[in-house]
Amino acid sequence: MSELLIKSADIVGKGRKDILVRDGRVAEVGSISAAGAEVVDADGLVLLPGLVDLHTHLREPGREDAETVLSGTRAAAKGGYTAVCAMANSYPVADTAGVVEQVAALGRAAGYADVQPIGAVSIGLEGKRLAEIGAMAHSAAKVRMFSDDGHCVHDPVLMRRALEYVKTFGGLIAQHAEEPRLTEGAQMNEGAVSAELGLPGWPSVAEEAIIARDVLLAEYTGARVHFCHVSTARSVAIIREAKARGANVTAEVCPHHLLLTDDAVRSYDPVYKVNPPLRREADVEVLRAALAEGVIDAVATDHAPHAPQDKECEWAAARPGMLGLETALSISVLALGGPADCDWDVLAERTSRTPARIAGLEAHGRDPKPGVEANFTLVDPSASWTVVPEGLASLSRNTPYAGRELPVTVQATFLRGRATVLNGKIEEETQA
Ligand SMILES: NC(=O)N[C@@H](CC(=O)O)C(=O)O
Ligand SMILES: [Zn+2]
Ligand SMILES: [Zn+2]
Repeated sequence: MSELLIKSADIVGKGRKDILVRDGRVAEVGSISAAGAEVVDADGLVLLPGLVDLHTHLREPGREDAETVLSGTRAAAKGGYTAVCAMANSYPVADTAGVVEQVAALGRAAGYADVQPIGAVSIGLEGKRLAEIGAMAHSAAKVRMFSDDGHCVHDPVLMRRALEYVKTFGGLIAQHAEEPRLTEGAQMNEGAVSAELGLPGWPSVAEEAIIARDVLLAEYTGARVHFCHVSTARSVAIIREAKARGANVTAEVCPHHLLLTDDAVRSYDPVYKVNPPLRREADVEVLRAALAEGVIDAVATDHAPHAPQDKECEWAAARPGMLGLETALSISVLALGGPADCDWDVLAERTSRTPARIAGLEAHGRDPKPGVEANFTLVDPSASWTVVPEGLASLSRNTPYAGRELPVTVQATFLRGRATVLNGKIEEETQA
């Protein structure tokens, strides 16, 4: 029997309390003294339910030079995450039961965060024929979420069939909303800055047109659609109206779309190249408000590690995508008003409870009460840190925040009562 006592943590919404964890689950919450328990002093720290990422690129199998399940989940733990959903655009693509089971098994072996594989919608992400959705759903990996992320499921017939299929077992489709004909050759957000720089633009309507269509398909089929990395003000308006009508849709926003704008592209530094692209200040403001309000349900990182040769090159040749796992909590706090004004309960809702619910991860996103799995994060709300790419746990270095000072630090992360991060450092022994 192993016991852990987290002493005087500021539990969101409940005030300062002690938490006794026994064999990975919460045994008691209150004022506790337990002889023999390992004690973690949480005085001055906020305890959140462990963060849950709906959108992580772990790059394994196939691009282990950029990230592995092990390195990516270490980065996740460092960022306060206890569960990540692994995107399907690996090599080979996660379009069979074999690949999703392999990814889940690698996650278990690593032991730093629960890894829930996302299955591809179409074979090879080619958008032509449905992947083995049923086989992945019934596999040991129990896939519920399907996505061709990196590509849009743009064929409306394929999208309709996918929705009808996942509806039969309560699954959902996570859509990368990008009408491909409208973004051919696109390099950055279409607007004043792209006109000035002479770079081909990615118009916001390419995202909005697909979101509008898929809202209608969700309503028509009664199936669930989740919108990945929503980046424009108009997308928010469409989702708001859809939800008001009762459509079965949810949406995520990425930290970088809550902070950065297309102005950064003036540097021609490909670290700012991402899909969908960085937008205008007006979009950032609307996205922040929508996150606070709940029209946008969750923060998702879209952690997209890339090897140096794919990123440190000329703008047009660089792959889109940026790191996210280790900086997402800090940026989310900033976007929700900064450490002094941030509503921690809203933060817990958008970064943990709601994403856990969307992904169907029942053991995650739970506040401490007797019986629940001890998946928690301890955050120092008054500390700050400076992003040093070489110091990140990710195998890749493509963070857009190098040298930036960010608020709040992750002091500890617990996965089923076991520390994966303690005193701000990754624990090397994660196996019980
Ligand atoms: N976001 C990105 O710019 N890139 C992602 C793919 C994606 O999320 O669309 C990647 O896999 O690198
Ligand atoms: Zn995408
Ligand atoms: Zn992605």
